[in-house]
Amino acid sequence: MHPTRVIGLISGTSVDGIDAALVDISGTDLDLQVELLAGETYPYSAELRERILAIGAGTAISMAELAEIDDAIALAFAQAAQNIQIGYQPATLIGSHGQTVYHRPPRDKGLGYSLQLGRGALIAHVAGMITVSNFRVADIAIGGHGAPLVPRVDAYLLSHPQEGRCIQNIGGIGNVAYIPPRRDDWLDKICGWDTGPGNSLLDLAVAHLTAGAKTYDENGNWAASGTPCYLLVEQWLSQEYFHLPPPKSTGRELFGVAYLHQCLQDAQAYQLSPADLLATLTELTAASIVHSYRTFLKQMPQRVLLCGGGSRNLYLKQRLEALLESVPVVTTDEVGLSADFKEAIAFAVLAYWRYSGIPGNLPAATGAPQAVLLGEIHQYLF
Ligand SMILES: Nc1ncnc2c1ncn2[C@@H]1O[C@H](COP(=O)(O)OP(=O)(O)OP(=O)(O)O)[C@@H](O)[C@H]1O
Ligand SMILES: CC(=O)N[C@H]1[C@@H]2OC[C@@H](O2)[C@@H](O)[C@@H]1O[C@H](C)C(=O)O
Repeated sequence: MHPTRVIGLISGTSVDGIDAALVDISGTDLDLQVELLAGETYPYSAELRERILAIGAGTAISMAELAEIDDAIALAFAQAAQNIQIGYQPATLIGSHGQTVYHRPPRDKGLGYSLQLGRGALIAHVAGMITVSNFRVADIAIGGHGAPLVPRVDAYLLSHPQEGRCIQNIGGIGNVAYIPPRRDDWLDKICGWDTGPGNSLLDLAVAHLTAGAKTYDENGNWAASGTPCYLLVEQWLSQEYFHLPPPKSTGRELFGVAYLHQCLQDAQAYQLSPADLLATLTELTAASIVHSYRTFLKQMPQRVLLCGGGSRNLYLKQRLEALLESVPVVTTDEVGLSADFKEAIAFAVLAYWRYSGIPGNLPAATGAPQAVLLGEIHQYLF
């Protein structure tokens, strides 16, 4: 059978631009194979990024403005889909995650709420291609968090016959999938959750310290020149989120601007230099990840595979290695799956599963009572 050519699109919680992946997919689960033909990040215009960050941070807008920004994002996604195919035989399907602007996990018996903008109908219409979007709503509708959704894809692409692995994404927010060695009832033992802040607080702190001149700490060089304040890290780790048992999800609603302001206030007592502050925030990301493994996993992984932009932060990687003691930490690139485009690839796979009638969520990661078909299919008619 010929592989299916699919485009995966996502803009994550860092709101740094649209990650697009053009992939050939064959097989379905244990035989699932994905070949990345092209991967590219298309930055948002500065104006669109500002508007997205503002509404994510709670700025009020009218319904007309909501419709306008929804369509502006969809047009940028459709453009990314068109650009990624240049020089290749065209794809037949798009899987578009869209742009998360609000995420509220389920509470008590109430359903969660997660809003991704960039409507699939407009992407299908402009790109002239069947588009699957709104992946989180079906899981949320049955009581799940609707996140993280990538763990089932991780399971089929990154499992190992003998090795238990943690696949750790460090985007704006961090999330993990634990994949046991591929034997016996391994599928039933996979789990996953959002670990907490990835780069979100670091990026906000860098922008604050440089009055907006820089948006992130390249390779972690600035943080590496400072010293973490372990007392503060310990204080911050006592926060409720880090102690909630999985399944759990979070977003910039919690680990965003207000959270950073609280961190800055707490840091005043220790008179930290900018470099010490960044080292301390980097330590929070690393320590919260490792603390969650030690607290919620029955056994530590034998290897950690990093992906997402935070996998490029060498100081953060070093701190993870130190805190994990003897567990090796590598990037997914080193086992043949692009660390930069894994999330975009995952949404191509999720669209392909939806189109083939295969469920996409992993109940142990989202908390949903069962696996369901994810995503709404938008046809294009003219
Ligand atoms: N060379 C680098 N050094 C340090 N940090 C980096 C580097 N490259 C990227 N990053 C960090 O990675 C972030 C982007 O990561 P990524 O694109 O994975 O996030 P995202 O997909 O938006 O988030 P999420 O996975 O939460 O949805 C940047 O904002 C920056 O903080
Ligand atoms: C609501 C939302 O967009 N959540 C993102 C976010 O970014 C990382 C983490 O929090 C993860 O749960 C999720 O994204 C990935 C793609 C996921 O669903 O697996």
